[in-house]
Amino acid sequence: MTPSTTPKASLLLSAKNLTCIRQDRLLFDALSFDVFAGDIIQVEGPNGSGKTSLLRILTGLSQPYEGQVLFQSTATHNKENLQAITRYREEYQQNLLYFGHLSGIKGEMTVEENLNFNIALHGDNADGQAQALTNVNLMGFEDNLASNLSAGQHRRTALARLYQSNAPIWILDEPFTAIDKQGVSDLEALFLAHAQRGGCIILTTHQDLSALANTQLKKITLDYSNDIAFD
Ligand SMILES: Nc1ncnc2c1ncn2[C@@H]1O[C@H](COP(=O)(O)OP(=O)(O)OP(=O)(O)O)[C@@H](O)[C@H]1O
Repeated sequence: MTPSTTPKASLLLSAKNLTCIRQDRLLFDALSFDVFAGDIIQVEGPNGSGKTSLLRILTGLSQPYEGQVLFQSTATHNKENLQAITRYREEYQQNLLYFGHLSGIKGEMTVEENLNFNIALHGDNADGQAQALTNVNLMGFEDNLASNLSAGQHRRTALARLYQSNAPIWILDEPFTAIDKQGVSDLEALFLAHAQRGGCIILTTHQDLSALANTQLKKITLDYSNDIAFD
């Protein structure tokens, strides 16, 4: 009898010995971890502990004091081809969706124009803006100027990008801010679906991700004492 084997998930991203210093304060030191297809990783820690700094390093928007971030590149035909994100910047950006504190939504444009703009800029998903509008529950608001939306509706307009993207690596800074209970559970369902189709998510949130607890939810904890836990 042949022993059954579980196929090994592919490695999408690898952080190697990341050290981050801000204003003479060591936020984290020699932080290493791997992110596989199907992983959902929650970065947690108190305010100011370095969560956003870590996410920005993972996107390539800022540089670590030491260490590097590698991703699975298809630039050569090797099966395992981890490359520095700084080396194949353009290819990495095509694999990445970053949702930061700034929404990227233009107040002087309508909801529909913003969604179309997203598609033109990043987008790729055949379902297009009509489906994204339904997914974020903004039907009927498509002609509203974004500047006239409530904080939650504004955030939902920004979050439509998640439904419009085919990028495998999602890095999301506080995606649940201003989102109501139904919206939170819709997002959790979206995260699960993304992980199940082989993507990965690295996010910060102070939200208890109870709906994701039985999945491949992992946690990276940063704290002021510079003791860094990864489990
Ligand atoms: N570009 C920068 N220049 C100087 N200091 C910075 C910079 N970015 C962040 N910091 C400092 O680094 C520390 C960590 O900031 P960061 O935003 O990463 O924390 P955080 O854990 O995401 O916080 P929060 O939970 O409040 O969002 C803070 O003390 C902040 O002032």
